[in-house]
Amino acid sequence: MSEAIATDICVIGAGAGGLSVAAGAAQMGARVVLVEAAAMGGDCLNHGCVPSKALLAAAAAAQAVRAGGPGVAGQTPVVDYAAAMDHVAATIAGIAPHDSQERFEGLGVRVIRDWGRFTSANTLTAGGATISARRFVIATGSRPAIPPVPGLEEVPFLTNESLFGLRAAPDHLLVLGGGPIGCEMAQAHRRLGCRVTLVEAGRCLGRDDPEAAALLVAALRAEGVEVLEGVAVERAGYGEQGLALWLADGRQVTGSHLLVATGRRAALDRLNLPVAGVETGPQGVRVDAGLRTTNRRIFAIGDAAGLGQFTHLAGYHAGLVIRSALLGLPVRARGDHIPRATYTTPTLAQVGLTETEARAAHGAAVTVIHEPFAGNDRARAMARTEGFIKLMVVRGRPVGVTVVGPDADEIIGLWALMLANRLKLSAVAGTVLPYPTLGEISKRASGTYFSPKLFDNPVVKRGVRLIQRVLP
Ligand SMILES: Cc1cc2nc3c(=O)[nH]c(=O)nc-3n(C[C@H](O)[C@H](O)[C@H](O)COP(=O)(O)OP(=O)(O)OC[C@H]3O[C@@H](n4cnc5c(N)ncnc54)[C@H](O)[C@@H]3O)c2cc1C
Ligand SMILES: NC(=O)c1ccc[n+]([C@@H]2O[C@H](COP(=O)([O-])OP(=O)(O)OC[C@H]3O[C@@H](n4cnc5c(N)ncnc54)[C@H](O)[C@@H]3O)[C@@H](O)[C@H]2O)c1
Repeated sequence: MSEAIATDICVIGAGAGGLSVAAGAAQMGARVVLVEAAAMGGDCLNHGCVPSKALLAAAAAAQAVRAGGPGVAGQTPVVDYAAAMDHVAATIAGIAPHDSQERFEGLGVRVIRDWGRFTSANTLTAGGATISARRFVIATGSRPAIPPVPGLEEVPFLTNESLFGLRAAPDHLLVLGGGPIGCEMAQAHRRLGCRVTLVEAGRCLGRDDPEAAALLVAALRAEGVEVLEGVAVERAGYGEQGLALWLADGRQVTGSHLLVATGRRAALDRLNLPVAGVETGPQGVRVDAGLRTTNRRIFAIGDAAGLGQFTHLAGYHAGLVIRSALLGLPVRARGDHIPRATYTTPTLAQVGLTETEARAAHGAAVTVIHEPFAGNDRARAMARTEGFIKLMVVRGRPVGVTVVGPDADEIIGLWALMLANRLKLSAVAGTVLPYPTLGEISKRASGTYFSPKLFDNPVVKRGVRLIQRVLP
């Protein structure tokens, strides 16, 4: 006979979003059941952010040897791909205890290791138990979306779920898709000594500022990645020289391995959502502004909710659900202050609207400030002057910021704070930052916004002359 469990909150999926809900709710006194079929920690820890950033770090070390530095001659690095993958595995292992079943059981969470499946509007089965809960949270994440390219299913392609299990470096990695995964992994593998060809149907990082994305593509090409943009793949299979992609323009590219990184789809198929009255849309579970599904007792968060695919977004959603489900407070999920970064060199980071989006939304009210890293003394000292910051400002408030260049992922943090709190640009202009830092580029861009108002202003000039006459 199946065990019957009654609980306050049942969370399905122990990734970034689900773990945050479970930990928060349990520590605030709720009874929590957490259902996870695969590895604790979800995609970010096991097949996503953590391994990809660890591999990029190893690749950057190899590149530093190759490139030398200011006043230092470069050398050919000796790359041990298996050692780089050992670093990936060790990084995951170092973080894993934080997401482990043991830690969550220690917090008082009942953890069930199985696929969860709804059996009614308020019951779910998993691990032989029937769980009835006052609230459910769907936090089941996403899976690689495999495009319908003829022949693809017949060749042994990699995805983010298998890539980090390689032990030997691919001779020639073909990458299908130039989104964040494709660009990050193309650069990592090139720097680790592989030949890399990236094929993108549209434009690489197509959601990002085109000028910033073009800088990144130019950097990939300069490092030796062959980037083919705007070309569809008609067929995959084996050519005379191994794995092959036949392109719509008649070309054929061949390689030893193929990574498919063409987007991700919400993982909902095992949940039996219709029986729970939960509707889905093209991006994932349909949710309202409070992250409630069409069944008001069931929330959806993170990748499953289709509002964006970022660990920090899943964490933000988790915080909102805790406030709503535990404390009964009204919540409203915002998207305008969620930053994102692609951790290539140069790094590309964005918060709020891009220039194109800002002009479409605000028309002539938008002022765009463009400030290059070449004007930043620290960037000059580091010989890292590639890139820029772009501010989109409406009536004295930033509505979007693009940064491409060194430490863009860190620099965007200040702007995430500004947009989250809807602060005026004068807050940055009035802040003193240490000299010389890359972060000063933010202050300089704010100064550029205000300087015409201050320095090219006849009223200010007349006022200063008048004051100078009367001052003792
Ligand atoms: C290669 C790669 C690199 C990335 N890099 C970054 C980055 O640098 N920064 C960033 O912010 N984001 C990054 N992401 C995205 C990030 O990993 C996701 O946005 C994040 O993991 C989403 O968290 P989640 O909780 O919604 O889902 P997940 O972390 O995917 O967790 C969902 C969990 O639910 C489980 N599950 C699914 N269905 C069921 C079921 N029916 N029953 C039980 N369990 C179930 C799954 O096994 C999984 O463990 C990256 C993604 C990839 C693939
Ligand atoms: N640094 C980060 O924060 C980070 C890193 C990796 C992934 N992620 C998250 O994971 C999501 C998924 O990443 P992704 O890179 O797989 O997806 P993506 O949707 O961002 O990019 C996929 C790319 O593949 C292209 N494409 C689709 N079908 C194609 C085909 N048949 N042939 C050639 N190109 C094709 C698309 O035009 C697109 O540019 C990201 O959108 C992001 O939210 C984040």
